[in-house]
Amino acid sequence: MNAPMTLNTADRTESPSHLALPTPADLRRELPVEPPLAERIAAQRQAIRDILEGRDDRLLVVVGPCSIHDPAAALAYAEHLVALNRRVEDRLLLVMRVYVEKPRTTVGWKGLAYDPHLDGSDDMAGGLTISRRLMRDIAALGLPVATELLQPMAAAYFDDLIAWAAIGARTTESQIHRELASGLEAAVGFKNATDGGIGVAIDAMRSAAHAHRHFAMDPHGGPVMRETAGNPHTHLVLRGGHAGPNYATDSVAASRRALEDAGLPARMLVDCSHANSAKDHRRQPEVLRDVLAQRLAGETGLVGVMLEGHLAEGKQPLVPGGLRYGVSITDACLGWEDTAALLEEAARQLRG
Ligand SMILES: O=C[C@H](O)[C@H](O)COP(=O)(O)O
Ligand SMILES: C=C(OP(=O)(O)O)C(=O)O
Repeated sequence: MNAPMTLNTADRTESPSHLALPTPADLRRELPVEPPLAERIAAQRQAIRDILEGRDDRLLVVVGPCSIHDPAAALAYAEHLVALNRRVEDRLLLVMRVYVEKPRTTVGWKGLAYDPHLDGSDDMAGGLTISRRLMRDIAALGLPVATELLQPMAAAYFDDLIAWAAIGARTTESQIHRELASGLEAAVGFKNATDGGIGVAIDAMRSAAHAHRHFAMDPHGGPVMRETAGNPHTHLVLRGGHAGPNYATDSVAASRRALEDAGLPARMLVDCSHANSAKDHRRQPEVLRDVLAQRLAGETGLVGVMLEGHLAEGKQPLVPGGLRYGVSITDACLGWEDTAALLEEAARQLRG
């Protein structure tokens, strides 16, 4: 790891409960995105938009760990994905989940950006730096990076690296997140609410498509009024809810109707994990196979899927010093071999 950067905190008030962080500009200076990488990310975003807008009939696949806790394991995962991509890229567009912030139902470890040392020390300056470096390394491998944007202030540290963003089930109803999405170049998936309601996600898509003026932070950490253009590249993410899954044909048809009634394009991505698999990673394949069957039967609104996978299957409790390599410390994930076999099977089916 590089030496921590020196922060210019001369004009900032610090106290034990207020520790200065680097500004987005500091971090972008330390870990710049050079023009060739910026062009590559722009092309990745365009490829995703082409799928969303029907110019490319490949399936968008957002796949990777539920959360990143070990950057070395995440890079190893990314390298596997790059190799797999060569075998499936004719039918699938692989995008890696690089989730460095985790929304918690109550409390728990909040992700690499918050607590990179996994010990409750909450070295957020280190967490932001490690997260940005990892996203840059993964993007440099040629893999589009996906993340959930949870803390709007944190987005400015990463948003130049992101090809696809999620607004999660717990924040889709938040105006602040809709404003954030309205200013992004990347396509954004809004998840249905944890209770299964899709109405909030549809409202979110309508709101994010609009121009907004909102309170924000400039790259130097100063408060600004930010004006956004509106993001027309949003879609619904079906992740199931408290009453059960919502990926089956009838739920998809109902979601399609609701989108069309709202005057929105029928674009849906199915999250094969979370409430669609009752958080049992072994059930993700049956969800994916159902989505593929619907696509092959003509449901063009199903533009993509999300899978939670890590190097090894399952999950483990966060016991500092006692972690198994490549195993999730948040939701249970498919292991690499199962994920690769599943995606090869999906590509084969889509080839017809
Ligand atoms: O995706 C991960 C989790 O489902 C989400 O962060 C909520 O986690 P929790 O219910 O364990 O707090
Ligand atoms: C937290 C996540 O999902 P959801 O918002 O659907 O719970 C996730 O995808 O990591």
